[in-house]
Amino acid sequence: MPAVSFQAISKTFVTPKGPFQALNQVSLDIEEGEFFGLLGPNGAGKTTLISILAGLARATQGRVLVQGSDVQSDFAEARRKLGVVPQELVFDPFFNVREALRFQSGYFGVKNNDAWIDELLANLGLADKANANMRQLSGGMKRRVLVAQALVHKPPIIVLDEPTAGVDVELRQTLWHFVARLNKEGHTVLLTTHYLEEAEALCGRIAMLKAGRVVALNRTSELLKTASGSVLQFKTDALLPPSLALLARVTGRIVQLPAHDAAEIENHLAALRVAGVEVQDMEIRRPDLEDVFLQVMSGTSASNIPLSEVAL
Ligand SMILES: Nc1ncnc2c1ncn2[C@@H]1O[C@H](COP(=O)(O)OP(=O)(O)OP(=O)(O)O)[C@@H](O)[C@H]1O
Repeated sequence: MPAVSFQAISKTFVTPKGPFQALNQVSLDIEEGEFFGLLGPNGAGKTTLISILAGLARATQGRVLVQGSDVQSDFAEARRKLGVVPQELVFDPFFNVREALRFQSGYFGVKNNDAWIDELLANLGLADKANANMRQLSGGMKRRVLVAQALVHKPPIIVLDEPTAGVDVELRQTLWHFVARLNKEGHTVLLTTHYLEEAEALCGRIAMLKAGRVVALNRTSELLKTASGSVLQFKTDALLPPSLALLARVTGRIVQLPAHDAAEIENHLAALRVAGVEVQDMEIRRPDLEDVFLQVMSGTSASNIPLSEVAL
């Protein structure tokens, strides 16, 4: 039985401008013990899908099963199996950290949970904040508490909706270390993130959503194989000639140019030379998940066809 089964999920919002379809026939199964990534650009429908999974929104069509429990008709049972770390910081300002965790634990009917609460605090770098009031915590510390709250009832399935958006490197490392350990111990993890290098490093399998549809679904290693060609990467302070600027991914001084083959790399280099662009730290590398993502989103990836569920 899959840990999570999304079965033909569609969601239409009623807006002042008329109906808007945020999800269109999304079907995918996440198996027990997987570390699964849900990727997509802003507005693709990731949070909507997770809200439906968590019982916070209703699907217009289709159903979601959590270890066989329907999130609508068997809400309490399905919810107990999930630990959801929401994107937004929501918390009760009157509790201290330990009280907030005890309260959440009680909500799920788990009593005498202090040993696990202490372990959570220690693993999330919150041990010295146990008695701090929630109001006194920085944004990053509050996010750590949200993670601890989601895990306090030891759910078999952990759902992380952009948990590292805007958080510092230390928390990211602490969080990934801990979540990876929980995954090794058997917890299923569903992660949405815009940090594709995190998804590439952590997720065994990935689904990509675009405008409410699943447009790629495969093992991460298979997705990486679908990216064609190589990437010419270098640093420069100069402006690129227009022919290259159209193709390039530019992050600060770093320029990345996709190339199908060696001849195209030669063409890129010639265009740079003719334009008098001085480059540093040049390398030719294999495409990474970000390249695959961009190819999938632009409809030029081989991973789009055929779209098939890959067995574990
Ligand atoms: N309550 C709502 N009413 C109307 N439209 C909504 C509502 N909630 C979400 N949407 C729309 O549904 C689409 C999907 O939104 P969603 O938040 O699921 O995207 P996302 O993939 O999580 O994006 P992001 O990466 O920005 O978090 C968006 O176009 C959004 O504007």
